[in-house]
Amino acid sequence: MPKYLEWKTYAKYAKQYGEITYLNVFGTHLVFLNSRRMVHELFERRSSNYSDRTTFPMIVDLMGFGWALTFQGYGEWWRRHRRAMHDKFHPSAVEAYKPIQIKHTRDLLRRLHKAPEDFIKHIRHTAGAIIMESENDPYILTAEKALNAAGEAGVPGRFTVDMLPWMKYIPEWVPGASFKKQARIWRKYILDMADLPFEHVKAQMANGTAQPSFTSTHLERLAAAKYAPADAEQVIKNTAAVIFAGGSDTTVKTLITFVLAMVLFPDVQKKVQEELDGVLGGVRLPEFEDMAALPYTIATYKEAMRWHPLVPMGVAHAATQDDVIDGYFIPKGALVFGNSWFLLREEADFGPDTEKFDPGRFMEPGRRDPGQTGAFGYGRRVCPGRYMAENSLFIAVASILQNFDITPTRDSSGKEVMPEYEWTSGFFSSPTDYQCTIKPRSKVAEERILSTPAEV
Ligand code: HEM
Repeated sequence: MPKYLEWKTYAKYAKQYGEITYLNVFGTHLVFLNSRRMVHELFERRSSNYSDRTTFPMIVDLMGFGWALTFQGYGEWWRRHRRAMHDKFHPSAVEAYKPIQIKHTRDLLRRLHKAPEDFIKHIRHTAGAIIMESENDPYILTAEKALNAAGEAGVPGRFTVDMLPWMKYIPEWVPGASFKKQARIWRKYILDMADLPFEHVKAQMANGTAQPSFTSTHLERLAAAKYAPADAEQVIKNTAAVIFAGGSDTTVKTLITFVLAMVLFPDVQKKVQEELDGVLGGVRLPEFEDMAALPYTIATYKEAMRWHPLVPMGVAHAATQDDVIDGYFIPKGALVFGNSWFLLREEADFGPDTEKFDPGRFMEPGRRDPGQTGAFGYGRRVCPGRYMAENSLFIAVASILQNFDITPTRDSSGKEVMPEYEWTSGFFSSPTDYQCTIKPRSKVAEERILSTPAEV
């Protein structure tokens, strides 16, 4: 089983074997769906059978990530978490976040102007601030560590304990059980990620300084309820944490991919800037109301999601019962993956030359939306944060490119140095840290950035 850049191997299998591929790893059945037809049939039409998750001995039992609805089995406990999240993240609910997204994106412009070399840090800060509406960088760092750990541990086959669950009982000191020590270290980040922000909001509520937030509104509602299940507070804490987890690193990594694409594909950058200048007249900063007039800008963030999807192999769904599709038997408990990376490169859906970063492909009729082709996952488990995420991506791309040029760095002789990076392996994939130059496009852009209110 591939442990690095695994989606490349699975794409090769897809080309070799067709719409469905199967691997048996120590008795674990892994099924890869390599066509839109297959994905639709299993994840949408037969969704009641393909919405479960596997047990995750490493991530859940040893590392303690069971609080995240992402890893919960299909059932009432998952449904309660999903409902709590949906309540605040359905398409009309996310309208409420737009002023916050605008406010923190404008702050991002100022940060980029002040210390452009720290662009990754600034993007991370902004995404975290949008989610938390706060400056709580320690929590963002904890979340980052926890998610990196989950990303590493989530690769199918990375840890043998996922294939041989009895191994979780091996004591840490036994030679070959170093995964137990690793899990113990990671467990602390993962539990802190849920506990610390929740305790912080509760403390603020107790001393009357809490801002309205997911946690505070749900806790207030709970306090006022005549009846609530004993574990209702647990659901609020878990859901708040998963929102933080989902929101603090996913958008960040997609934006880091976008910035890289701008360095590598300068013609795209110019086209977005022309569109933005035409609509905004160089006078004001972008607003969400401009979206309808900025199709190429929208196409650019969508292309970032397609060109290198954040979750290249999706998150595996598990089959609840035995099933048969086109004569292929899928056993109960099989882990079923939508082969997103491969599907997002299908020329029938996205036009020619799908290795190239080309938002122009979405300007042609009949092109698929990456968000509905695997970039946000599938069926009943599809990403519940997707509406908010797309808004964050749009406003960041529009605001950054209206005001900055993103170019390669230069060496001492003035020659351009292309960024050095690799794609990270694991459940999440994004470029490793790289360098580029981010400079205001003009004096006017600089004044525009600096003249927006300094306080956010
Ligand atoms: C560009 C940003 C994002 C991308 C590319 C993304 C992608 C994904 C993918 C591929 C899945 C797996 C779906 C499946 O199992 O089929 C997922 C699940 C999930 N995402 Fe996102 N996501 C993003 C942003 C967010 C945000 C902002 C939040 C929270 C505010 C969030 C919260 C979640 C949660 C809670 C799940 C688990 C759903 C479940 O298991 O039922 N995501 N996301």
